[in-house]
Amino acid sequence: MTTKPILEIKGLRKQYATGTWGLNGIDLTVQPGEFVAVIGPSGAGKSTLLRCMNRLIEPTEGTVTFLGEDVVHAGKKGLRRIRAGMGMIFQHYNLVYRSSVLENVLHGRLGYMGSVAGMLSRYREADKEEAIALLKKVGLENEIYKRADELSGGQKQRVGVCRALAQKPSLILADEPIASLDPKSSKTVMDAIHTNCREQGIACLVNLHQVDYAKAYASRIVGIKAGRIVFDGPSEHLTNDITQYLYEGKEHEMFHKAAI
Ligand SMILES: Nc1ncnc2c1ncn2[C@@H]1O[C@H](COP(=O)(O)OP(=O)(O)OP(=O)(O)O)[C@@H](O)[C@H]1O
Repeated sequence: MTTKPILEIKGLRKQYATGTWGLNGIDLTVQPGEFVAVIGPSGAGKSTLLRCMNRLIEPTEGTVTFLGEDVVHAGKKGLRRIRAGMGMIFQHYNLVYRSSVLENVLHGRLGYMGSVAGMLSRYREADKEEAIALLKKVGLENEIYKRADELSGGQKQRVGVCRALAQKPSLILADEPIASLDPKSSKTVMDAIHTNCREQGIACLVNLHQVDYAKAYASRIVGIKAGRIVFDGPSEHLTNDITQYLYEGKEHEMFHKAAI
C-alpha cells in the first residue's frame, strides 16, 4: 500500500523583485510523519523554500500540494485552512511579548476559531488544558502565566514550539529554530520538536545551518545550494564530500558553537 504524500513540490522557483532567483527548480515529496532537515549555506534558499510552503513568500513558478490541496492557487479561505494544518516555528520566535506564555500558545488555535471568538480570545477550556499540558511537557510549568518577554531565548522558542503544536498540524515548518540559541537550549528545543513530531506523527521540515544537528535529529536530509537540491537522502548517506561541496567557501557555517 502506498501512502499519500503530505507535501509535494514540483518545479518550484522563486524570483525576487531584485531579479535574484531564491529557488531554481525544487522537486520534493514529504511523506506523513517524516522528519526532514534542510541544510545549506546562507543564501542557499532554505528560508525561501519553507516560506513558499505556506505562501509567506509567493512562489514564481511551480506547484505545492499539501494534503492534496493546491497551495499556490488557494483562495483566502483555502489558504487559511492550509495554514492551520502547517505549524510554523521562526528563528526569532515571533511571540506576542506583552501577552502571557499561555496566551501565546493559544494563538495556535486561532486558525480554527471564528473571527469573533478569536478577536475576543474566547478559547475553549479544553484548548487551555491542552496548551498547559504542552507547556508542562517542554518544562515550562513555572512560566505559564509569565509575560513572554520575561523568558530566555530557549524558553521563548519552546513557547514557539508549543504554539505550533497547539495547532494540531500535520506538518511543522521550522525555519532555523536554533540559529539564535546556545548549544544547551538548541538541544532542548530540537528535542521538543523531534519528540512531539514523532509521538504525534507530525511531519517536519526544519531548516538548519548545522550539519551535526541535522544528522542527529533527521532521518532524511535535503541539501540545497544556489536554489537547487544537490542531495536528498537518508542522513547516514550524507558524506563529508557532499557536505564539503554544499558548503564550499562557507565551511565555517557548518557547525554549531559546541557539540550536541
Ligand atoms: N526579500 C528578498 N529580496 C531579494 N532577494 C532575497 C530576498 N530574500 C532572500 N533573497 C535572496 O534569495 C536567496 C535565497 O535566500 P534565503 O534567505 O532563502 O536563503 P537561506 O538559505 O535561508 O539563507 P540563511 O541561512 O542566511 O537564512 C539569496 O540569494 C538571498 O539573498
